[in-house]
Amino acid sequence: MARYAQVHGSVALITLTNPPVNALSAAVRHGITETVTRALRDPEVKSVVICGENGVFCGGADIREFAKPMGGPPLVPMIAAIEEGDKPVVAAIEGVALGGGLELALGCHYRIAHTKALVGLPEVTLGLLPAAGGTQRLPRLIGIAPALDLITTGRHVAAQQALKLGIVDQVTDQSTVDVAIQFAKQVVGQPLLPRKLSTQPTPCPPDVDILLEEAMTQVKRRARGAIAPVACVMAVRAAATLPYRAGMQKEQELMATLFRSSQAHALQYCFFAQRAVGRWKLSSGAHSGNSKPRPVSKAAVIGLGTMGRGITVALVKAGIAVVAVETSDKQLQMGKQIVSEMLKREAQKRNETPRLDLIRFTTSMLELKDSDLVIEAVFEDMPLKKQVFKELSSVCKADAFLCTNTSGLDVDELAAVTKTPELVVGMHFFAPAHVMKLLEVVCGSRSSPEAVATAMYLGKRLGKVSVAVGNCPGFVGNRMLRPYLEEANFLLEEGATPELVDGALEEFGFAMGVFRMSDLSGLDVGWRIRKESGLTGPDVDPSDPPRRRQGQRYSPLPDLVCEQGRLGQKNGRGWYLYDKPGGRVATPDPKIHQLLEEYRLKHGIRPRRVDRQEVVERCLFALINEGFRILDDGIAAGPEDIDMIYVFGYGWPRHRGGPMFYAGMVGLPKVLERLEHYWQAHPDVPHLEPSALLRRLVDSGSPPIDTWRDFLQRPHSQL
Ligand SMILES: CCCCCCCCCCCCC/C=C/C(=O)SCCNC(=O)CCNC(=O)[C@H](O)C(C)(C)COP(=O)(O)OP(=O)(O)OC[C@H]1O[C@@H](n2cnc3c(N)ncnc32)[C@H](O)[C@@H]1OP(=O)(O)O
Repeated sequence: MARYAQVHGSVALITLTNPPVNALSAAVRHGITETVTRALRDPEVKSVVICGENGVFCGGADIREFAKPMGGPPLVPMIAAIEEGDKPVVAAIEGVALGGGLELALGCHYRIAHTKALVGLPEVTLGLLPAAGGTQRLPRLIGIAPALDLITTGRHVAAQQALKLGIVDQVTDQSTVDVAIQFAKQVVGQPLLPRKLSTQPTPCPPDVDILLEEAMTQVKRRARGAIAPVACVMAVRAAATLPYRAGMQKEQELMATLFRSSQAHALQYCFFAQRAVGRWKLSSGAHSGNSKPRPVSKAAVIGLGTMGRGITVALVKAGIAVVAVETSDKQLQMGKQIVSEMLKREAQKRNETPRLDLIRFTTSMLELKDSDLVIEAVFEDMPLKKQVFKELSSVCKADAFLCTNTSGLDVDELAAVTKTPELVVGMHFFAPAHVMKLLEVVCGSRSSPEAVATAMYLGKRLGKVSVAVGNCPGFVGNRMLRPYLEEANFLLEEGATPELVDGALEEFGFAMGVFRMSDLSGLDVGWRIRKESGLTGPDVDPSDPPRRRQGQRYSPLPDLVCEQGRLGQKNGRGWYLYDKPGGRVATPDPKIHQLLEEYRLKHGIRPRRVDRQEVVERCLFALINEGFRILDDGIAAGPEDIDMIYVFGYGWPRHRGGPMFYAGMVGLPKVLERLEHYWQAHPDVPHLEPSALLRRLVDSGSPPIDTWRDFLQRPHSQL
């Protein structure tokens, strides 16, 4: 796990060998300890170079080991032995030096990086802190402020930036190992003490206390309840205020708390779940391992509304040529102008030239004849989409993939109007499409493995987390959203206010509560869907009581709000009042409180006190319950898929792992008991009836989440 060689006579070359990222498993730590001891003892060896096999220095501690009892040599003394040695040790950083990998490099006396290398301390994203001395050595090397930035965000830094910050001593575009070997030979005999970071004072500005306090306030505001970023600030404070040894003690204490926390488990689960969802599988037996994507060099986008514009920008950012189609010149010009501005802003951020040359704007569908893949992003209306798909089927080349960005309509119905239903697949982007990381790839019953593979791979090229889902109304994300929204409305009827509900959900960790989120999306979106489904408007069955529709409880509150012309943030009034149309500053609106009071009076509802716990349980357990149904229906392959959809598309706090992971954390018997309790109280709300899968899991002793797939009964599975 660590190879030893003596090169150029006097240099010991230690190579970490643990593919794919040379993670510091017990065996690798053992290998490093042994080879470093050998090098330090060998009188012929004057200096040492540590590198990683296959162009990767080291991806950090082996995250899989965190779930098991720890064995093998611990990292802290291993790194201390390197630093304390009397021979210069040079880290040759290719690929990445992340987490424990960078901490290992910080224990070396010099660091040489390849121009394409990335370094960083991403432990915070796993619910941890850099506990192999990273919180103590990095501030000593680069100062408090930049160290705080890197440690609390976990962001990766490119080699040139690392050089500017002083993290590495040299950057090269030659063979890093060769350069490091030459370097190691040159520094023999030079004083080593100044290079031993643990012996150095931490450079502190005079206002270090204020700096740390401000960092703590900022981190707490951004963390949304996550504890690791806060612990990171505390550890860096120790580097600023305590001697090295005491600082290390503090680092270990903080790590011990984080290491055992449910947040760390949740974040580490997310790390692996994010990677697992890329490995999709269909009920036909096709899967990511046996289905090849087809290359997409020319794409097309139909419709330059909000979604179409975002999708166009996302494609161009990935270097893909796009034909962007609108129906009229006026719409086209407007779309063109906005897309151009978006691209310029994006390019400015990355210090690049905007690739406007990659887009061809047109009103003619005939220009799609060369496109490899078309993404339809017109208004969410089935007859309109069918018309577009019919036309696409006649103008596009015979093997073009035809994708729809529908957020919930039937992909099979669209496929049925084309000549090539096997090439039709859903690509459900989330607004803003050039920013949001989630892509639901909707597999229709006739979608070919190649179509699914191509859409999944295209998502990856666009920097998205692509999740394959089955075809049903709302797919996974929006289908689960419905009970969540409905419970929030019912809570308003019963006595809550929008700010109480949102406050509870934001305290849980959502960036935005349900009503602020609805205001942001536009209240008319749901209103139109409810009208189309006959839940409100002229098509309502007149025999339905006012708060019942289609045999179940219904809250007409959101319809009333829309009828008052309150459409959300865009016109400055929704569930909240905004500073201006399109403004972001939301304040509770007495008119909404009045509307709620009058509504309750009219319907004879005696308001009661709703507490935050009830908000969280009713909204989230209803959503989770639907998640269990989705699993049993074969619309999502596993709980990880649902969790990643919610983390990347719906603002679910990552440190709570996603809804299904959270259910496991809370305890499935408790979720079941609370759902039963609420269902008894509200028997006219079917989504509160505990799902069959939840009952089966509880009956089976609530097994761990990674075994839930064994309990699925999927007679009609689509995945
Ligand atoms: C009881 C009290 C005890 C208290 C104290 C105990 C303390 C003990 C621990 C001390 C720890 C000290 C502190 C150090 C902590 C760490 O180092 S944590 C790890 C930090 N590193 C990271 O977060 C990096 C994670 N990896 C990545 O970001 C990326 O993988 C990459 C390196 C940038 C490569 O990306 P890419 O090329 O896109 O490949 P991937 O698909 O992401 O990965 C390929 C496969 O490798 C697996 N993998 C990657 N990194 C690790 C890792 N560090 N450990 C284990 N496995 C890793 C990844 O999962 C992929 O495999 P599959 O999932 O099978 O696809």
